[in-house]
Amino acid sequence: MVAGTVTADAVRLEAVRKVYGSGGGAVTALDGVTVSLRRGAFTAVMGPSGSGKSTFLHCAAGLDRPTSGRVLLGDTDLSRLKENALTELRRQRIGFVFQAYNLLPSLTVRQNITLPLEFAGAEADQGWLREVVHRVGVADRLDHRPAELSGGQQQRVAIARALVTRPDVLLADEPTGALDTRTGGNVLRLLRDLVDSVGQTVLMVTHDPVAASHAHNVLFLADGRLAGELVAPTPAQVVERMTRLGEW
Ligand SMILES: Nc1ncnc2c1ncn2[C@@H]1O[C@H](COP(=O)(O)OP(=O)(O)OP(=O)(O)O)[C@@H](O)[C@H]1O
Repeated sequence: MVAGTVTADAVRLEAVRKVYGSGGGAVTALDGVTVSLRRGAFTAVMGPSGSGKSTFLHCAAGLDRPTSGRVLLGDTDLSRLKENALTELRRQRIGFVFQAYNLLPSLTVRQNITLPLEFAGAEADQGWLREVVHRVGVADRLDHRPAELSGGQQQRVAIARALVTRPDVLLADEPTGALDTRTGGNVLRLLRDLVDSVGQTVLMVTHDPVAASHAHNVLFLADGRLAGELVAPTPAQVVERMTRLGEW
């Protein structure tokens, strides 16, 4: 590659294998996965229970090191980074959203959102902060505590917190798992809107075909291997693929 060019891929996994344990008890969670996530794409990962979805997300996030193969975040090869550098990279370049919102109850919404900047010792970009709180729809709740918000609003705060550092990729693990259908739908439309309007790259693990249908494409995992992909998925198509994979 020419020096100074930026790859079109936000994240790339190359022949990633992840084996937990050793000897007779070894479990191959990922078995040679090669996949690229384009910048500005919204990708969902689905697959039967135990197919390797969480392991995929953890490897992409640098939370778990592959047994072999490599993971690239933009041009950065995560396998070459020592633990401290990896922690720093996660703080600055990756945003996380989980099923449990993980907000700190004693802090206000504003303080929760800017926490990653505190950790990074960085100043808030006030213009971006305003845009983020406006987009996620919590601008009028900034001085509230999380307990004073609904579940959907708390997840919106968690999304704002994940976006505040302008991460290269936002990784979401069942982000609507704790929400009712309507509220979950709002959160998913918000994620899609962030992708379409500000070009945020999003990778989301989900069990829910409707959730997956908000993504540009769905990757299917089975037994630690890539088992297909759907572009512009409908819930019915996702259900059909999952049925073929033996999940339902
Ligand atoms: N820390 C670990 N130690 C040992 N085995 C593990 C570990 N983490 C995951 N595994 C195994 O690796 C395989 C893939 O697990 P993973 O959690 O990635 O699957 P998943 O698709 O996310 O499953 P689910 O949908 O049930 O959450 C499973 O067989 C699991 O038991």
